[in-house]
Amino acid sequence: MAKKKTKTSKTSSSKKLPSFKVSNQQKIIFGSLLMLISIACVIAFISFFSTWQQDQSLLKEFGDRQAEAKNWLNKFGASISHLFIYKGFGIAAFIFPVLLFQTGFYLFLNKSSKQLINRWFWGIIVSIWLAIFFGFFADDAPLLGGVVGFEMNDFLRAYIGVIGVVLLLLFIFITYCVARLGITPQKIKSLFLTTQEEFKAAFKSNKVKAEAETNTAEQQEEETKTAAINYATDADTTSDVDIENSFEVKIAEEESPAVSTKHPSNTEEKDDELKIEVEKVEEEKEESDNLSDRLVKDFGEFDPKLALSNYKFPTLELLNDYGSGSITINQEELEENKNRIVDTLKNYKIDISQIKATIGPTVTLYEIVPAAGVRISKIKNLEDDIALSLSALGIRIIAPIPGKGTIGIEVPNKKSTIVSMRSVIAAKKFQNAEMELPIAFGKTISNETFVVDLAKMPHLLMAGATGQGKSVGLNAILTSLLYKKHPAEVKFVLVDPKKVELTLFNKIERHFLAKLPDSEEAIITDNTKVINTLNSLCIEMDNRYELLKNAMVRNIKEYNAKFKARKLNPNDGHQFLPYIVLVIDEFADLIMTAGKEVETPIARLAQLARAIGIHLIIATQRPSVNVITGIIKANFPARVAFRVTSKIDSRTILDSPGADQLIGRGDMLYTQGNDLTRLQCAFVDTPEVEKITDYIGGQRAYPDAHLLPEYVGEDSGTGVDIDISERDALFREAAEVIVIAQQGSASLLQRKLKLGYNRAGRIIDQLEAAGIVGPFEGSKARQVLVTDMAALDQLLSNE
Ligand SMILES: Nc1ncnc2c1ncn2[C@@H]1O[C@H](COP(=O)(O)OP(=O)(O)OP(=O)(O)O)[C@@H](O)[C@H]1O
Repeated sequence: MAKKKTKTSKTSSSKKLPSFKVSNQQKIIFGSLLMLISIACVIAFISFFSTWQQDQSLLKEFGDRQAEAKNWLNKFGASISHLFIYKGFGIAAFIFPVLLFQTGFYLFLNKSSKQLINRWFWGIIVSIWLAIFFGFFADDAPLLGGVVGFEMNDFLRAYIGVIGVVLLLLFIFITYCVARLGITPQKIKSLFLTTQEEFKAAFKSNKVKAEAETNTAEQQEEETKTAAINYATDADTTSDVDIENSFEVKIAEEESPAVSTKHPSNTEEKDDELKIEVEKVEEEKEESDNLSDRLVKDFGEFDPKLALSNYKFPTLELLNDYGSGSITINQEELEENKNRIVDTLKNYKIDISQIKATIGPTVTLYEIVPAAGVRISKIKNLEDDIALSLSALGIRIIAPIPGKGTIGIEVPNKKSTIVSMRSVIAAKKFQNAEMELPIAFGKTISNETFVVDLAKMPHLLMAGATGQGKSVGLNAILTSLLYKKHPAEVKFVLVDPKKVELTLFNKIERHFLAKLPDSEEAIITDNTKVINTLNSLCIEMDNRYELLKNAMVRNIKEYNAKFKARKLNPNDGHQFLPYIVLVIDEFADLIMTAGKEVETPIARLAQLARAIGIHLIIATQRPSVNVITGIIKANFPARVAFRVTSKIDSRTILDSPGADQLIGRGDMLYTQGNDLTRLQCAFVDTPEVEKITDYIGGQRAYPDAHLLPEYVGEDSGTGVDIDISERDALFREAAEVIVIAQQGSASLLQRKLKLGYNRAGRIIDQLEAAGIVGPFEGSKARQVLVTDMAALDQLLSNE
């Protein structure tokens, strides 16, 4: 029904509106008329209160022209006031001229009628409410509630009693406050005050009430009203435009301060604005919310370990405890050595003012303070003599000890103590190490656990003669990382040409190892495959640099932190990057067989890979200059030397002598570019490594080893039909070498043409395809099918 009504009213208004819209002036005129009628009503109503008794008798003589009423608007005023106030709603009748005025005003300004309907609805509700309310006082003041008020009040009282009527009025009042004024509990206090004011205003006068009402509605109306009153008073047609203009100006003025008015709860329109404003604030908040922050709030930080969240780190019980770990001090030996040092120096007229001993696991350091005037170089030159008098191997003289002002003489203990891996792993220093890739190497001469960060080294070069502890050292490094790092955080690329040293790590392939996509074995034992792996690592390096560039970070640590904070979108190729540690056990062998082809990618990786988390550990037996070339040395500031056989080797690896005087079995020197630190490497035996790898290997793993990018290498094809255009640039030269030497071997080409293993092998395949050499015959060199140079020329020109 209601819908229908509104529909019909809408259609009728839409039918009428065009006629109004024919001329905007008509609307203004009609609007003005309504406003003037409302003003007339207010005037009549006001005067009614003082004249109603005198005019009452005249009401029936409306048609009598002679009869004169006291009302300011005469008989019309008296009649209309009597109808609205006395017979109608009493004092609440003032609301009707106010509503009429507003209607006229809306027409005048051609404003939307939506709010007007709302105003009329609530206006009528308020009138009824007031009429019923004042109905209580009908006996004393019948004009307050009017006949309608009295009758409604009386009717309700007959059914629900006085209390019921009061409660009903209270309910309507609350409904009005909540639905119309949008009052929240917080606003109740101020709302009561405002309502009181409204009532006061209503009692005061018709005009004041109207103003109060418009005040609560909107400032604009208030201004308009004043202007309209002026307009009506002046009755000047020319001022029409001025008023219009002044309205417009005022509207513009009103709109901006409306946002900042401090009485938003007073009016419906301000209420609406307030609500909208609140919504806007929320929207803004949402917009300012960072997507990554929201993701982190919803899902938490990205956890790279989630895929293997139940992974258990290896326990200390898997490692053996070699002895108590504490060093037994042999007082006799100490005294003896001290006396010998003092005597030897005395023989060379060197006086000592003080001597102090620090006992380490394998060596004891005697620190001497020479008497004034003794030249340090004199003591240094006596190294061999002191060694002779102590009849001990591996004496090292440090003159002076950096930062101490003393001279150190390191003398090996007669009975050395094994530094167990267990003791260094259990050490607080290692357990609490806040490092990216912590490595517990062993113990220093003062029996302190020595922990370094591989990520800071950033690459490590290891050298030592055979049987001096390199493999144990590598195992100690890998064990340290296994004890500290989750499979998601670090991956190993293991190269083991000796084929036996690192095989145990095969068991943790799907946890910790990385390999090429097409390779079966994760541990590389074939030198030819190393080149592909190194080149693949170079591609990985380039890819990672690209990712870092896109993420606008400088290193892997910042990148992973950003990724964990969900600031990088995986859809853009971003992913959590594990550290990659490349371990090459016998580098000399690799250089011998592959030459430049491995040196170049190794040098590239060593130069650039530090920032993107690829770290190299290279071990070699032969630290000769053709193995550890200048370019490699320059990029490996961190070096470890086990015992080497000559001073030259020591200089090659450490740039200083000392490694030749070590005593072997894990006795080592470590440098990271400046000082040398003598360490006893932690000992971890093969069965221990086996236990650890079994422990890790027995746990749930990733489906496959970490896959490195594919490298489409220039693999030597074994097919016989190789295209002539694909032949190597050195093909002809190689053919000549082979024919002259009458020996079809790749190593001959490597030597004569200074080629890498791969390229030489490839040329041999091409020579086979060309019919110059015969097929592969195992360990024997291939048969050369062309007897001399003339035959070779003929063969090649016929192609
Ligand atoms: N830190 C150590 N503490 C005690 N003994 C050690 C230590 N390191 C090595 N050794 C002893 O030295 C032996 C040889 O060590 P390792 O196999 O590591 O030598 P290597 O340098 O790798 O030799 P190669 O180059 O021939 O493989 C070990 O079997 C062990 O007995």
